[in-house]
Amino acid sequence: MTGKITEDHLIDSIADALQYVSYYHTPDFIQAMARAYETEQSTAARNAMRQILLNSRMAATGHRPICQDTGSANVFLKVGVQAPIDWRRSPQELIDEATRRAYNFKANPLRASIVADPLGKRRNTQDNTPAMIQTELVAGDKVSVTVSAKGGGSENKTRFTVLNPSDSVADWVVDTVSKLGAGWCPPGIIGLGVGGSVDKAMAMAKESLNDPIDMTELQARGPQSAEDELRLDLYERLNALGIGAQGLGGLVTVLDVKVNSFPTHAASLPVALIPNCAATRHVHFTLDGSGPAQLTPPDLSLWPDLGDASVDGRRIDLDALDDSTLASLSPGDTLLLSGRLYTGRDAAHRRMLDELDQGKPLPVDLKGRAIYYVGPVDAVGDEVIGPAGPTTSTRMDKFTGPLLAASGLKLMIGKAERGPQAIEAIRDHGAVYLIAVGGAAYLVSKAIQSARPVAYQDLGMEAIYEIEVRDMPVTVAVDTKGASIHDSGPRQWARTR
Ligand SMILES: O=C(O)C[C@H](O)C(=O)O
Repeated sequence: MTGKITEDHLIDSIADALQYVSYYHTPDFIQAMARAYETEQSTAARNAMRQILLNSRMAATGHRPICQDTGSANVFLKVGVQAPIDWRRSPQELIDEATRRAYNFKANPLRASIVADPLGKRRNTQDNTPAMIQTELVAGDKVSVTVSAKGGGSENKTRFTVLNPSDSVADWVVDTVSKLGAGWCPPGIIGLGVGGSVDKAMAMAKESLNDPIDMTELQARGPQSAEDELRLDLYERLNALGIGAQGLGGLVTVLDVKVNSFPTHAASLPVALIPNCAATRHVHFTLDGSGPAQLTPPDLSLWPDLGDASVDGRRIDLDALDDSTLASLSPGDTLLLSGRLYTGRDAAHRRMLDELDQGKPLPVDLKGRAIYYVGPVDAVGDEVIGPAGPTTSTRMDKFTGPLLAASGLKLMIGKAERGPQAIEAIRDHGAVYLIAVGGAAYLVSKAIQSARPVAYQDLGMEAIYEIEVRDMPVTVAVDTKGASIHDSGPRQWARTR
């Protein structure tokens, strides 16, 4: 005999779930990534996947976030019409309380990434509220909950179209993914919502990302529906694009393709596409009145044994960068950086450029230095800094030319490709663009020896920090001549099926 499903059952369970997903990948994801690592033949992509797997295990044992982007809190609530719920407040209020508690949890604070007033001041709400909620009334007497933490980089690569009914969904998806770039941190999962109304297609795509990765099983049993056929076709065709881990070029770009569909208007074929990144994080539980959910940690034997976290590469002294060293770097080279650099991402770039326009000096001297596009998680205990992986550099492209010209900056570190405008500026200024592995944030943070905020502290995680690194692993992505690994890598690995 179970009792009421109380407000505390929901709040405690969701708060626990948000903490849980911040450091545990799902077992199916770990296994699929391990299989992809075994399959991959591109050395650069394999190295990136090795770091993702090492980072995943470190996060699981250290109970610290897999990725510095601890995401927006996404909650999918299916409330049984006969469920004995005993709630006075709205689901939004209850789930926001859980989110606040999880993101401010002292032993493992998560990064607050949500900004209010998106068209105006974009003020950080400090506790990652509000959560994004999909609520549905369903048959039954239980409350079924899926909690996911969705990173901004993969969410930004969402695409939508309404095709003609006679058009090919598969062709549109292949064409779209071929132009997405690497900001969604492949290898990951492509979620599709097909049919319904335009809003329903998007909701279905989002929800499909919570389904288990089961491509190997589907391949073994064969297709039983049009959705299965689409999944199998797209899995082959998307991997044949050669994008590879982090866009470096390789055999594995997607671990799975998920498809949800719904009846639609005879005139329409809406298709929503949402990627999920290397920090795929979600967990499911059911409330029946017997108490809060009990979440089981994944077994540590799920992770492959990859030895220690060391990475081989050429050592570069950031305190003695000169033009001949920069000119000797080529796309694909693995480097281990040591020395002093500065952090700065979207909001800091915007402010620096606004201040330059107003004739003000830059807040830090970037001459001959490196900037790292990152918004770290706060440190706990004896940590110097929390998980601190790269953010998508493409968003900094429009600032790059003016910043290089005004500051004498020489190195930029981020993730994903640069656009033509930024590559031209990099070449013109004899600078170099490097990438760290998106989704390996806890591992990357271990290379940081000291960190102190030096400017724009009001921007929170977007403030400028001065950091000292030792043997920080990065890959050369754009060299002083403007050659880019994100062009050459996928071109080399693209294949006709
Ligand atoms: O916000 C971040 O730290 C990263 C973001 O999710 C991105 O992938 O660009």
